[in-house]
Amino acid sequence: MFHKLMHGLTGSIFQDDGCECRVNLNDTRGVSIRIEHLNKYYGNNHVLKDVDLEIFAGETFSIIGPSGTGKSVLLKHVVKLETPDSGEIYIDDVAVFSSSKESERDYRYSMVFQSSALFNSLTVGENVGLWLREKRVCKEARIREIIREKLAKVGLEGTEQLRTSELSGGMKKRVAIARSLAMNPDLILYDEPTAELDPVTTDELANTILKLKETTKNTTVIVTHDLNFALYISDRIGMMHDGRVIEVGTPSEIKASQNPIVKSFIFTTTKGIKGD
Ligand SMILES: Nc1ncnc2c1ncn2[C@@H]1O[C@H](COP(=O)(O)OP(=O)(O)OP(=O)(O)O)[C@@H](O)[C@H]1O
Repeated sequence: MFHKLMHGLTGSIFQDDGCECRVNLNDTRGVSIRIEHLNKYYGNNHVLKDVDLEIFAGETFSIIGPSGTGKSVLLKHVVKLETPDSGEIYIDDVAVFSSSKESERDYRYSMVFQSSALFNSLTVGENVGLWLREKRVCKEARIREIIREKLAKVGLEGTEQLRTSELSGGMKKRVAIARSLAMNPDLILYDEPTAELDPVTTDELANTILKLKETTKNTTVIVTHDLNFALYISDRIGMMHDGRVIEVGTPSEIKASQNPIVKSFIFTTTKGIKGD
């Protein structure tokens, strides 16, 4: 299940024309996501309550909110790791749950886990190239090139031979991002990317993600309770509270929100930095 989630790719987009790669990894696009009336129960716990949300193609969208409000559960629905009790998610207008043909998901998606989920027994380079090698997506020489390119993109040039156990938390996160980038995803999702990172490393990570967006057209969805991080990197932000999306807007709109729950969240998480 982990591998399926880490690099979602349907067989239909493989090509076999003798090129260096069986998939055109250069050809990325942002996908749109439309969530309609999504409900999810765990027993009696009504976790997602009629969630409606639209994420535009190519934008960086953060889902913020206090602990336990359903942010991660919502993200898991987008990558089909959870199934809703009712409602639907459309990606590029194709229904994720009611469409029967897996082949209709002809986009690449990839998720960066909170824990980074790297394999400690492998080197940095092996972790980044794992999916490309496992699926035999490219020839070996091209895979090594991609590993170098992706590590450079996250500021980790020349670290291929390091063991992941030798890395700091921030470096592990970057390797996890490089691994996700290996397939040039159309949709990349981050679950609590700043968890366990100190403020300086968080800042570096934010700049890395921002820089990546300069060169990729993908849609980026981030779940975080780190409001400052969200304000810094997002095109738009959705605030969740008690299983509902209660406010959506640009960082400036969120900061200026008159919704008392949003105001209170901003006040608490930024220790009083509010307004503009
Ligand atoms: N697999 C599961 N089985 C039962 N309950 C679950 C499961 N996954 C999540 N929950 C419950 O759903 C609720 C929302 O959890 P979720 O992880 O989405 O919160 P969150 O907003 O991401 O919070 P945090 O920032 O702490 O991760 C919680 O009450 C949690 O206990």
